[in-house]
Amino acid sequence: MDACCLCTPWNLAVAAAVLCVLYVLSKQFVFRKGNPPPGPRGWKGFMEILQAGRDDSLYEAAWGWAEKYGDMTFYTVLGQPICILNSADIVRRLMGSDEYKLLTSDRDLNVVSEFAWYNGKELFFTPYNSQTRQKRTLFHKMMGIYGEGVDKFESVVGNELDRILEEMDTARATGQDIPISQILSRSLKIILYVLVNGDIDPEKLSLDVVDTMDRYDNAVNRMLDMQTLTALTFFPPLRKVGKYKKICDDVTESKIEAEKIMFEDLKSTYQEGKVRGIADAILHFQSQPGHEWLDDENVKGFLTATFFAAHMTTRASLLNMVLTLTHHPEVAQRIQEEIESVLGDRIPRVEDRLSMHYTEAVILENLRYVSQLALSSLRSAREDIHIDDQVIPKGTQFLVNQWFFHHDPKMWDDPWTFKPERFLDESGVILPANHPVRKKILPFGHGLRMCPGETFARSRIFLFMVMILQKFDLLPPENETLPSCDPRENLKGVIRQAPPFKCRLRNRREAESSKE
Ligand code: HEM
Repeated sequence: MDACCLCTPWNLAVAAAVLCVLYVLSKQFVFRKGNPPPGPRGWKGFMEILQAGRDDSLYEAAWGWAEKYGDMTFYTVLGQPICILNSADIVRRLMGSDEYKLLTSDRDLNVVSEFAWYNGKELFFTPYNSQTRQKRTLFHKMMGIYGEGVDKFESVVGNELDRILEEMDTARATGQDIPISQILSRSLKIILYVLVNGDIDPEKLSLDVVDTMDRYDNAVNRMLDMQTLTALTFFPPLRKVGKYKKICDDVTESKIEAEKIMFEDLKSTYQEGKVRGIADAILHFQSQPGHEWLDDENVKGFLTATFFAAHMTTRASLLNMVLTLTHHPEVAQRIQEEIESVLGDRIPRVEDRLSMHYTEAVILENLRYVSQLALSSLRSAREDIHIDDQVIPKGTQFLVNQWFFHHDPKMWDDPWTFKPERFLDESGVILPANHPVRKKILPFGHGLRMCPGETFARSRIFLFMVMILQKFDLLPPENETLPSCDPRENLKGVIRQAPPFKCRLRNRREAESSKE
């Protein structure tokens, strides 16, 4: 037979497909030198990994692997090594100890950074180099100047909190179930927007702005989902097909709108020497010596990624907290007793956290219980890492399995029960940060890339929660069922969220005076 007869387009396509499959399989089953940590291997392991990639069930599979393999689960996806860290101790050792921390503090550029954040110009998917260190310093400076503790910012936030309390009271007076998750989520975005923009009257903030940021954050959250991330990274042609194309288009389109609000409008009205909010503060640094690298894309990436990191995570904490307190009025009542004894009718301040131990314990327990960043961090190994008698190869992606170690029944009594008392000593005082129980949770990560927004997030959650409970009792809705507050029921995504819910509010002062 003529050899050319074999070269039909059909035969060539089949040959290409076979080569692709062989390539993929060789990548999957390639023999790794050294002794990597244990994990799913061989054909059975491959099927488990495939299954875990479907339906966003990686965190469930990771739970089973943690029970089977211990502190670390190592596997590969199409040649990409992944190491899941299943205990707080191993995270502390690999990300916090002098021996390893520099080897585990990079993040690789990925498709999300490419689409949403200007190819690594944000502060997330970047190597731990001098620019990243400068960005973290800038972040702390800006939060120090415009974040907690600054009267002007606090008074704008105070106005916004007053505004939503009024909005909630008006909604309460109608006698209807109120869409509390929607109200709080909007308000949180307004506060973050004020932080970026400066002195803006929240009343004047149009719904469009909030919706635009919501669309952008949701689109990025969908793209960050592990299964989507893997598909878009390893099979770039998928970016042009079906649901993956939609995900990519949503990010691209919503980014254009978001950057107008977060950057262009501000840059066009920026005046040197007049700083309205953190956007202006960072624009100011553009002209400072040593910041020549801080081009407009760096500023945009920095602002949009920070807004995303701040908004989706804090929203998850806040909404799950309100949902949990609606299910557990006995916990809400103890917070209210603390409010009565420490604050009375006075407006809460950030520093009141120091004397409200039970309330602080509720915030910590909520962070443990919800663990919205079930599998977080996405650091990569800078070099081969030798740990005990095992080798984690260079380029391995690390996932921190807080979902497991925050709920591991070997570490916690009744892990799926909400018990703030875990974080209190016998006299009701909050356990110190270096107490062994506190060291079992790492909701904000650990080491050189740990979350720089922890103080800001915890203080916002505190203020929201205290102001709401000072004024209202939270009651279940009457016309629909309150969703479960069990975090296993939360919506999936890289940052897991409570489903939308409604509740009823009872004005505490009115309820008291009607009793008298
Ligand atoms: C309850 C709320 C929050 C939680 C649970 C949370 C959690 C986390 C976690 C787990 C990481 C990865 C840390 C690591 O790899 O070790 C992270 C990174 C980050 N977070 Fe947060 N975060 C929250 C709120 C915030 C807020 C309010 C901001 C900003 C105001 C923020 C900004 C960031 C940034 C910029 C990073 C990347 C830091 C870097 O890579 O150097 N986060 N966060």
